[in-house]
Parts: sequence; structure tokens; C-alpha cells
Amino acid sequence: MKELTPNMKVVVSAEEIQKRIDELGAEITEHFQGEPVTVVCVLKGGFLFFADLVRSIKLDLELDFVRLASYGKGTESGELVFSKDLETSIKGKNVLIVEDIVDTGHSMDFLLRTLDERNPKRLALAALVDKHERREADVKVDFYGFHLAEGFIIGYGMDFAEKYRELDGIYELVD
Ligand SMILES: O=P(O)(O)OC[C@H]1O[C@H](OP(=O)(O)OP(=O)(O)O)[C@H](O)[C@@H]1O
Ligand code: HPA
Ligand SMILES: [Mg+2]
Repeated sequence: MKELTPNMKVVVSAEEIQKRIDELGAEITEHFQGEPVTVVCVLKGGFLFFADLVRSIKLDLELDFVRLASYGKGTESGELVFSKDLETSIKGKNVLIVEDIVDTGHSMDFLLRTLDERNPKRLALAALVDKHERREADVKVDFYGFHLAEGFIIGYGMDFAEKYRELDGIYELVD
């Protein structure tokens, strides 16, 4: 276990995350009714949730990865693009997007709309954290791990200035 600093408050423990992922894996397995699914990891933040979730889904899976970038990041109006697109076709396939956190909703609004235009059979979104404080785009999270009202969180894929992604729990950064 890594040394934590006094400005890090536990929000969800590693044990709670793993228990919830087992439940989500069972829900997702049931949802797709024995059919194969293409599971899409949203890099970088989604990498740990994706790695654990795919191992708890009991279906035939294809795995693929995307990474989003915005022009003029840091400005409110940054338009989203792929800095890495899917490498497989999703036409006619069941697709599950796996994301660490939905915050303003702009990232998932873009990804859901863009992938939907490729005519998948079904398109669903799993997000470990559904955070409401700053929501601007109306995004439907089909499978969520935890609801959070507010706060800036790190760990389990989520970073602050590229640090803390490797932590196995979720923490809030407090002053
Ligand atoms: O709902 P939103 O306000 O769009 O924010 C959520 C997104 O922001 C973070 O990713 P980021 O683009 O910072 O890249 P990262 O995954 O590489 O950390 C996070 O991982 C989500 O993907
Ligand atoms: O709360 C957050 N933590 C880490 N990364 C994020 N990206 C959007 N919101 C967050
Ligand atoms: Mg991300």
C-alpha cells in the first residue's frame, strides 16, 4: 500500500471498488444476454476500471481503446476529437464504453454520439463514478459504480496533473 498524504481523504476503498465491479460485471453479463460485446476503454483514465471490469463480465469480448483530446484544452469551448480511434468496426455489434468518471459529460456526449453514428447494434456506457456537480451535457450512464455529488477525486485511473492514477482506491484531494 502506498503512503497517503494528509490532503487525501478516502472516498471509496479498494475493497468497495472490487465488490462493486463484481456486481457490475454480473449486471452487464445479464444485460447482453449471452451475446458478444466489444468493450471500449477510454484512455487514460479508464484503464484500471476496464482491466478489472472485463475480467468480471462472463461473455465473449473484443477489447479496443480510444483516447480523446480537445483543441484548446483548459478553455471551456475545446472541441473534442480522437487522438486514438477504435481499430475495429463496431457496425452491428454490441458496444460497451468503459470510462472512469463522467463529470461535465462533454467527453461521453461526444463519444456516444460519434460511436452511435457507426451503427452499433447496442451502445451502452459504464462509468465508475457519475459526478453531478459540474454536469452540462445530458449523458445517460447505463452502469455506474458510484454516484458522487461533488469534489475533485483521484486514484483508480484518475489523475491530478498525471499523478495518482495507480492508486487502488478513490480519494478526494482536500486543502
Ligand atoms: O465529463 P467530462 O467533464 O468530460 O470529464 C471526464 C473526463 O475527463 C477525464 O479525462 P481526461 O480528458 O482529463 O483525460 P485522461 O482520461 O487521460 O485523464 C476523465 O478521465 C474523463 O474521461
Ligand atoms: O474529479 C475528477 N478527477 C480526476 N479527473 C477528472 N476529470 C474530470 N473530473 C475529474
Ligand atoms: Mg478520461
